[in-house]
Amino acid sequence: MRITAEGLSWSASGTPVLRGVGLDIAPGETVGLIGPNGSGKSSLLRCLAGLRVPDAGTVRYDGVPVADLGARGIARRVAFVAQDSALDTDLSVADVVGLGRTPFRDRWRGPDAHDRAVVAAALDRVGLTGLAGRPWKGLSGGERQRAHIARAFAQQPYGLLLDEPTNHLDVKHQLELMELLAGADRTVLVALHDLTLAARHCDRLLLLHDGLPVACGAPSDVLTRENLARVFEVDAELSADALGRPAVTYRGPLHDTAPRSAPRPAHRQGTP
Ligand SMILES: Nc1ncnc2c1ncn2[C@@H]1O[C@H](COP(=O)(O)OP(=O)(O)OP(=O)(O)O)[C@@H](O)[C@H]1O
Repeated sequence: MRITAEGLSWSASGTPVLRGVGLDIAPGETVGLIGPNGSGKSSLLRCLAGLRVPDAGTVRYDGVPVADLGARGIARRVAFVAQDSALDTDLSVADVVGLGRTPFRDRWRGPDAHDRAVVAAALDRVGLTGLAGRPWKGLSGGERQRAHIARAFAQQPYGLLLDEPTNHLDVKHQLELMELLAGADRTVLVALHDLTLAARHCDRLLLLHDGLPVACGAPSDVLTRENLARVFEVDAELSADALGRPAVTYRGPLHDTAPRSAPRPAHRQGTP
């Protein structure tokens, strides 16, 4: 499924957060969404997932405006995994993952054999089969995160929108998750703070700065020393890993020497 956005703008309490974002994610592509804190990554993902109504612009799934799909129609196409999604429930892990089947069920019908098989497969994908019957409340942060990802897979979506899904995960589970996403044959946009992880597993990177995409392309084209200095305000060195993908080594933060009261440069509108 192709996910596109044109001229996407969204403001919070009158302050512009997204400023005319355009993007085009091809079917099956895995795109890493990167940018500093507050650059608008979560806001963009929520607009793309239909959870926020943009002030201007359009999001389309395979050319169909999201605004025409309704919540159920969106949930049948795209799954969203929030950053630090808080859920307090007495349900079991399998029941929480089973919530991903809701868009496919009549209101009064319980899960059938097919739903249970999909949930079991989703739990297996994230290595949580052994915890299926455990109470949700007893899970660690990383186990909850993996269960939320299983819930997204149980939706059997064509597209996955994930907001820092590697939070709380140990290194092995971070690598497993990124391999799962990259190999999932779904359209994926995933916000990540670990730039080396993003470069290693994503087909392209979209770099957001102050609500605008300032670079989009192959990881080696986006992760340049100049972009890291200008957007992330860090001094970094780029090297190539064994497969030629960029790996970032940080020398330290760049210190802001501009006067705090200096006006900020005007932003351009549009797609990079
Ligand atoms: N509902 C809201 N009300 C007010 N301000 C908001 C709201 N949502 C987002 N913002 C502001 O919009 C800006 C972008 O926030 P957003 O969460 O999209 O950034 P982000 O790139 O995901 O950041 P992080 O890397 O810290 O998660 C921030 O300055 C944030 O404070």
